[in-house]
Amino acid sequence: MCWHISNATIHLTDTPNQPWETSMCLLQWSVLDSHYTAVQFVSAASAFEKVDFQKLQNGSDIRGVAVAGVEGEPVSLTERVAEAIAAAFAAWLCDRKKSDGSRPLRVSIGHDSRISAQTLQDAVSRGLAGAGFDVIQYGLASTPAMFNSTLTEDEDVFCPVDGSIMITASHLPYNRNGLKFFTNAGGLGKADIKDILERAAIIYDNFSNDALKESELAVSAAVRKADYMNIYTANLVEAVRRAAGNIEKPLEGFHIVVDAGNGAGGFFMGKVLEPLGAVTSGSQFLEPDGLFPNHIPNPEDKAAMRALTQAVLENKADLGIIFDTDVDRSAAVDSSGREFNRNRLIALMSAIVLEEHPGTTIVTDSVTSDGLTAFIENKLGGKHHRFKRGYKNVIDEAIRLNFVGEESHLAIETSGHGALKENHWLDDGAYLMVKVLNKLASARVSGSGCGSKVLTDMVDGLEEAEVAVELRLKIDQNHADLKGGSFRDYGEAVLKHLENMITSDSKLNRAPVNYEGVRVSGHGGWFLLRLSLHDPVLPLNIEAPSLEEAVKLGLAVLAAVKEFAALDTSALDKFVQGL
Ligand SMILES: O=P(O)(O)OC[C@H]1O[C@H](O)[C@H](O)[C@@H](O)[C@@H]1O
Repeated sequence: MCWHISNATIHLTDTPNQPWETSMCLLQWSVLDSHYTAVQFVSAASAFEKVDFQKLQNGSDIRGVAVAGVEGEPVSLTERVAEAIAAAFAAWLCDRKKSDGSRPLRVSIGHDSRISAQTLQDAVSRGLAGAGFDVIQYGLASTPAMFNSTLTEDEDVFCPVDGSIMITASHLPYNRNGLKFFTNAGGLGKADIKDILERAAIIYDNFSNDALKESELAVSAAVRKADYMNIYTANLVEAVRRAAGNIEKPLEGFHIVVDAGNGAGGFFMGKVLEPLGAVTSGSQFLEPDGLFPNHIPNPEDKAAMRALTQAVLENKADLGIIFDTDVDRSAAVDSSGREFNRNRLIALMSAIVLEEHPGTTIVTDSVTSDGLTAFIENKLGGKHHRFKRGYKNVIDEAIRLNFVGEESHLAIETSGHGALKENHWLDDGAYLMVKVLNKLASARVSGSGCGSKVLTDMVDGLEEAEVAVELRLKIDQNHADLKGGSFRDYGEAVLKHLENMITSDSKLNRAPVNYEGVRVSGHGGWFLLRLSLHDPVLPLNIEAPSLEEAVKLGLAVLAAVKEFAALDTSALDKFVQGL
């Protein structure tokens, strides 16, 4: 918090010859000391509006509303809130990392194209600088690049940094923003975020105008700028060249279009594809624009995929590549307009990874299809471990499997998030596409194929359902039926009831192994009803060989959930009525 931070600053100024290590210890002591003081005086009136920090937690991220103007969505991620959270991250980091004595701890900051990015970057910088940290601003960057900056050894760009913050709300609407945190051990988990938000609440409650002024002064001395994206993209280029046998331009002759959806992913065209020799004409929406005027940058979004497909077909390109706003999700389209997203992207990545690591386990999220399991296990000879939704969940599960002796090299979600063991389990949409490019380039070098047909052939044999839908059933948190309880408890009660009902239907079978929600097979297909990771919503996925059979599955769910008055089943009602 700022006033403890100013304590630390005084220590530093008073003791000019003191090594940084000692100073950082003082800072740490000061943080702890002030923590207790703050707890004692927590009832002291804050100079700023009251904020419920825990509400900003979104799984392993922080998310909030950063731009005013949308009805019913008041701003929750203000500058002061962001500054307090950054100061809290500094305190959290101090508890885990000690400076080597030669310099203060340092944290890199990057952001996506959102219109609130600059303001939040300034606020986060103040929070870190006020805590005595060095702040390295990378400007427009991708989330995976930020994690990478904790691993890179290059003093020219002040790396490795001790921690990293990405300012992004991924694919959410323009008025939102958020923060993701990394150390060299990876992205922070839920418990760490909770801890940081608890610290931030105390810091915020004790902000004073004088202390805020001091952190403003500290910023100019602490901030440095670096072009880290150059280093990160050079590594991607190098990876493709290496895979193709050290050829300078392994993509020469390939026509590849990029759709960045006006997010941060435009770099992929100029800094990755072009140095590798690809023709990139027809690439679109590369200019960062935080209002996302063309489509939401999200490979799960149908309009976004349509826009990319159209660009590929119009330009007669070999391949199309799309990213989400902060480039941790991606998808592709082949020259015939066939999409590589969702199950098909996982099938393609599994085929690539299983060629390199025969028999390995592929960890996926819970909404993957039965056809994908059959493809991975029967055609590719791998093992499919269908786990929970959430990129952090699948990555952590893959890491756990390796730890207990089960080899796994790929953790991937239908959302387009994916991480490879060979890439430090970094959740990186750009690296997924590099693996795809490697395949294109090496197939041509070896004479085993040209163009994107080599990719299309790799997913040959993947059985795909005629009908695949996701319906999101909202829980009204203010409904009397919740009886004052949480939407999670209510959702769990719905799931329990569904589970009981299913056992009495001879045409339906519960999945023998399932880690999330209720997954049932029947009528030639399957459904999964589960709680959303973050929202008061029960997402329902149904896949079936025909609409008729999908409706039968939908009706089974409807029969079980209709008595839950707080659950809005209108999307399901419409679906079963064929509307
Ligand atoms: O549970 P849902 O509401 O479908 O959201 C699930 C999604 O939440 C976030 O966006 C995570 O970053 C994704 O990894 C996850 O797939």
